[in-house]
Amino acid sequence: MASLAVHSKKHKVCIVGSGNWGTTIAKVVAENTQQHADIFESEVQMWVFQEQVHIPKDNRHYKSASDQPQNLTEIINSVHENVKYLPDIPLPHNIVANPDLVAAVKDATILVFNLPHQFIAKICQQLQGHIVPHARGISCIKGLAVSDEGCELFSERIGHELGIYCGALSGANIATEVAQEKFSETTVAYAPPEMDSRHPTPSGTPLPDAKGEEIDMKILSDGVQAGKKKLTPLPADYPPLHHGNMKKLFHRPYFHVYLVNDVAGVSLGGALKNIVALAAGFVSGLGWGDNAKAAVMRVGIMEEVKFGKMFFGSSVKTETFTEQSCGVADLITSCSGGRNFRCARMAVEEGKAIGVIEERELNGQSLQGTSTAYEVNSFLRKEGKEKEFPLFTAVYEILEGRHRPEEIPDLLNAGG
Ligand SMILES: NC(=O)C1=CN([C@@H]2O[C@H](COP(=O)(O)OP(=O)(O)OC[C@H]3O[C@@H](n4cnc5c(N)ncnc54)[C@H](O)[C@@H]3O)[C@@H](O)[C@H]2O)C=CC1
Ligand SMILES: O=C(CO)COP(=O)(O)O
Repeated sequence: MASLAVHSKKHKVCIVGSGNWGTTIAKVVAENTQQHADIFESEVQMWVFQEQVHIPKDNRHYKSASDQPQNLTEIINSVHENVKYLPDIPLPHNIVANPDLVAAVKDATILVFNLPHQFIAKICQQLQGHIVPHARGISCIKGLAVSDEGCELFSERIGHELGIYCGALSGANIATEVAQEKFSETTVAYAPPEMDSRHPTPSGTPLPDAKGEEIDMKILSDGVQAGKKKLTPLPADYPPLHHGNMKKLFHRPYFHVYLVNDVAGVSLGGALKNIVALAAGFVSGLGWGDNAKAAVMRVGIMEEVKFGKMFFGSSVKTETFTEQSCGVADLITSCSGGRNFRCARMAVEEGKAIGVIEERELNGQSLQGTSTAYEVNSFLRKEGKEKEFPLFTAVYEILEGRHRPEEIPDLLNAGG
């Protein structure tokens, strides 16, 4: 039985980030906020890290473009295209690019975090005290938050810093393909607090009423979001945020969404495959062919699952890696056409540092695998577990210049 409740308020969505994937997700979400006008406000704010951009001479909107650079936000809002990070993709007109982070998140009840992982700590600092207390988050970030205190998922880090519940979206999603509306799948992990699902779920299972009080996040999400801060219930005048409504925010005919509760598994698949994609690029750059690539992918997925079970406990499910888009499917697409793979391959082919290739090839986009390889290594070293993850360790050693890509078979064999 579907809910008949009428809600006086709608969810307002802000996308925090506007790179290649950030802009693509803004497009997906903005299409859905128009389609589901009973749940979401149509306008989608997209926070943009402001920069001055030259409009490409051949841009269809600017046949007589001046040579003067312009603010990226003004370009996006006037031509409805992110000419720097997602060129040639028309954006829905209900996306509003905003260079002011605090203004962009004002009154937003759903915050979608989508930016390179190295910037998130600063963003969270800037957001503290400026978001509505009952906001909910989704992290599309593929990376891990490693600090002296250990290794956290970005959904956890965001949740702790901002005192909100945050889930994760990750999948086999090369951004440009999604933006071009070529079919793909993704996984959304959202273990909503019971108080957010006050009404019968789409399957008809009634859930408990909101208690109208603050509840410790620790109780609410299977240990994934254990934290000191309290979670503020979603007021009853908003539509509930259960799996059904979360799906309506992201699912498109060309972008199929599967919802699960394993936030850690979904986040780890996205973060750790970037290290594996570097290894795949290294062996590909040597001209070693598909068998070599398949071998590092096989070891890579095993290390992903092992890392999850070892450091994130029993809430991490093996099937998240083997059955969902965020696991093996993302590994396959990333090791075929991802930026980490392509840059690592070119680095080996040309005998150059991967950072040089990144700078030359990506026009301001950012590789996540190199920093993740360093961060994961520093965590593993501290835990005394480097040897138990021979592929992750080999990638780090190669980036450091202590080993050569040719040594990958021996390095994997040394792991037993
Ligand atoms: N591009 C892709 O195909 C996919 C990317 N992802 C993940 O999504 C996340 C975001 O990636 P993309 O949107 O592709 O980013 P990107 O690689 O396009 O990075 C560029 C973005 O970083 C911003 N930036 C630069 N300096 C900054 C600063 N100091 N502070 C804040 N922002 C700054 C730029 O303004 C731009 O928006 C990453 O974790 C990535 O792994 C996930 C799926 C697909
Ligand atoms: O995550 C991705 C595809 O799912 C994109 O990977 P790259 O960052 O290596 O391009």
